[in-house]
Amino acid sequence: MSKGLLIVLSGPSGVGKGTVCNALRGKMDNLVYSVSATTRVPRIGEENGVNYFFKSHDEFKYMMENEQLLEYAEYVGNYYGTPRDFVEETLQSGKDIILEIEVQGALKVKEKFPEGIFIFLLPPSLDELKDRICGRGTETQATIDHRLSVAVDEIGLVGHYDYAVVNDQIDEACKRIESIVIAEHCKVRG
Ligand SMILES: Nc1ncnc2c1ncn2[C@@H]1O[C@H](COP(=O)(O)OP(=O)(O)OP(=O)(O)O)[C@@H](O)[C@H]1O
Ligand SMILES: Nc1nc2c(ncn2[C@@H]2O[C@H](COP(=O)(O)O)[C@@H](O)[C@H]2O)c(=O)[nH]1
Repeated sequence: MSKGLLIVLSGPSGVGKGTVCNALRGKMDNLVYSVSATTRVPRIGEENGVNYFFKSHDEFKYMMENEQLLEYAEYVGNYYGTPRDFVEETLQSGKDIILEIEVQGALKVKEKFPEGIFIFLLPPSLDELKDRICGRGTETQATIDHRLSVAVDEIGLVGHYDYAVVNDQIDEACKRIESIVIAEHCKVRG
């Protein structure tokens, strides 16, 4: 059996990564979602083990020091990381896995898995990005300002990715990502 594809979806906060991932889950049978660990406090409605594995700083440090994370990054005051074993087991099982992670982490994954598929989700405009992150209603004004201030630098790293997809309409963005994955499965690899 051939290994699955490792797909990384990045983009600035509020661009719609989570929304697009949720929509893809209903459309792509062979796609598994990687649940990250984080020190961030849960938002209302978020469930441990579903949205994230919510960890204390000590628990997260233990995972870091014991090489349980494929990558990790500090982003706007919290730590986020990808549990390694789940990714490797999923790929071995022949299923594709999608990591919804920010850019520092994505670049670390690229060093370890250059064969991965790196997709950057772009907003139609910076004003629309601001409207989306504010409209979600989950962050304080200070956190929104901090996340928007790093968004411009994050977007500047789009050249490190294999594909850029504009999230103008959720269905259209999903179709483009599905098409990328289908094409990557058809690719003749050396
Ligand atoms: N194509 C779209 N058009 C309009 N609104 C959208 C679109 N995609 C996502 N949204 C909305 O934008 C907001 C942010 O989306 P989402 O939480 O998925 O972003 P994110 O990139 O996962 O953010 P973060 O990195 O902060 O977790 C949500 O309220 C969502 O409903
Ligand atoms: N490097 C990593 N980044 C991650 C991971 N899981 C999520 N993220 C990214 O963090 C920001 C903030 O997320 P939020 O849930 O607090 O809005 C966002 O860009 C996520 O994609 C991870 O395991 N590693």
